[in-house]
Amino acid sequence: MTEILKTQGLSRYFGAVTAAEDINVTITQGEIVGVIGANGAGKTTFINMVTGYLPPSEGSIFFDGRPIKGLGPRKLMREGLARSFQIPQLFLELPVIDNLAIALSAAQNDHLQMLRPVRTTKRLAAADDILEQMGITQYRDEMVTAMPQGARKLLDIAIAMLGNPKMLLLDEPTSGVSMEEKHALMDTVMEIVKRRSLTVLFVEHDMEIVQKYVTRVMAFASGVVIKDGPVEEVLADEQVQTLVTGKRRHTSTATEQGDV
Ligand SMILES: Nc1ncnc2c1ncn2[C@@H]1O[C@H](COP(=O)(O)OP(=O)(O)OP(=O)(O)O)[C@@H](O)[C@H]1O
Repeated sequence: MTEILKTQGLSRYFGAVTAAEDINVTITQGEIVGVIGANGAGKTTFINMVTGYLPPSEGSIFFDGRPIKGLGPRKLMREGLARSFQIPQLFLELPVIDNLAIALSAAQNDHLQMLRPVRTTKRLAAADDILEQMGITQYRDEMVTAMPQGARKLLDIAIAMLGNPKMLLLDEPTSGVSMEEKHALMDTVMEIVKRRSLTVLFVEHDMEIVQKYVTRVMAFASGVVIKDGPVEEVLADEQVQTLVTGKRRHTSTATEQGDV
């Protein structure tokens, strides 16, 4: 199995706050990994450090066998490491097609890009292709504001996929999306992921989604990975049920009530 992402002793402190501490993880090519944890557990901090948005306080990160600590998001995107955001980072008042064309232009690191037209034939072709794969072609010439939340999430993920990445880190791809839309959104994304043999790590609060789409789970609590392993094993773990999924808390409350 080829290793694609490895972190060693990865930590981030904000003054007295430990946002992430001593994270040691190795992910192999093609793995679909779920990241779970209560609010403030350190999930986004971890993704931000790996994707170059936040410098770590300590530790190392290797992508595809090379050290990447200190490299910025654009450079990492060109290396094949892409991400989406909890709140999609889109130009709301621009048409969908221009959001994609601008992202492509920015990724090409052209220093004179501001002076050149953004809509080139090549970029439009790539943008149309990913819109079709994502099933959101009907919004091509609409402003982003005209898109429902699920379609905006798909657009944000489409932007991450534009550069043909090797690995995708998705921060809460289904947050803010209705229950009915969640599974359709994940089906669309996962179909592309499987077709392209991508490695994916995604943050998720919905355990139904986690069980359905991942094989491995990393559970965070107070900045630390408390459990990392096969999905059934992690979700059945007592500490995970107490600190992350709340299952054990609810069970004991029900038992206590039953006892009374
Ligand atoms: N820029 C920052 N400055 C100070 N503290 C921060 C900063 N970013 C994150 N933190 C703190 O670090 C901790 C981890 O935050 P993080 O956003 O990584 O959690 P999370 O698991 O992604 O939470 P959520 O599920 O709510 O998105 C929290 O206590 C948070 O308040």
